[in-house]
Amino acid sequence: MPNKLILASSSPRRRELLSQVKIPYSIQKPNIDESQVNTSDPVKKVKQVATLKGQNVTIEHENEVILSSDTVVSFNQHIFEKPKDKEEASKMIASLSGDVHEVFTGVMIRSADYETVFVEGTKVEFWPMSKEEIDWYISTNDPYDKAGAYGIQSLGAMFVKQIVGDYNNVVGLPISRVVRELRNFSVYPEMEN
Ligand SMILES: Cc1cn([C@H]2C[C@H](O)[C@@H](COP(=O)(O)OP(=O)(O)OP(=O)(O)O)O2)c(=O)[nH]c1=O
Repeated sequence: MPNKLILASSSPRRRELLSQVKIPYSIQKPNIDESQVNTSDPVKKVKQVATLKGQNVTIEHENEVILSSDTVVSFNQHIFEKPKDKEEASKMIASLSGDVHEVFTGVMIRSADYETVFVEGTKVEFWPMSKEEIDWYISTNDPYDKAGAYGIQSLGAMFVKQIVGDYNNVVGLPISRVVRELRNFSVYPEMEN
């Protein structure tokens, strides 16, 4: 009997990616204080935050399979999360312009008797951007609910010169790896006839 999955996330992108590969799930939004995680290492950070999100939802769903994740942008020893305002978004985009950064997503999957935590990294190169382009971009809604202040799947696509790694990892969930890991929890895509 396949297990039922709970996605511990409020991100519409993560929902869409699970739906795209026909993994059945229900949603439970995590409620955590990310500022408890205090590390400058992006890999440790996404692992710890994903774990906190998953543990938060586990309290009410101990016997189910829970998936949680966290995405950050890492550039030049700095971690970029969601920008809090226009000024921060502008600074983030200006630093990413014309250079290569890395996007890390940490994923935790757990059930009552097994748990796994892993991290995927994707390198992204941006074209050089003019001040006008940056000012215009941050005046749209695109940057504000996204790590690093851009959406590769939306308007931010126009800045991306090339990527190395899983595209979906940048969008917030390395879905092909997730599908493989979920097999260990007896969670599978729903096959239609
Ligand atoms: C770099 C990048 C990030 N993002 C998103 C993915 C994540 O939703 C978000 C990073 O914030 P997260 O804290 O990882 O996730 P979230 O707060 O949106 O959702 P959750 O409830 O699961 O905690 O940035 C994009 O959508 N496109 C991009 O190109």
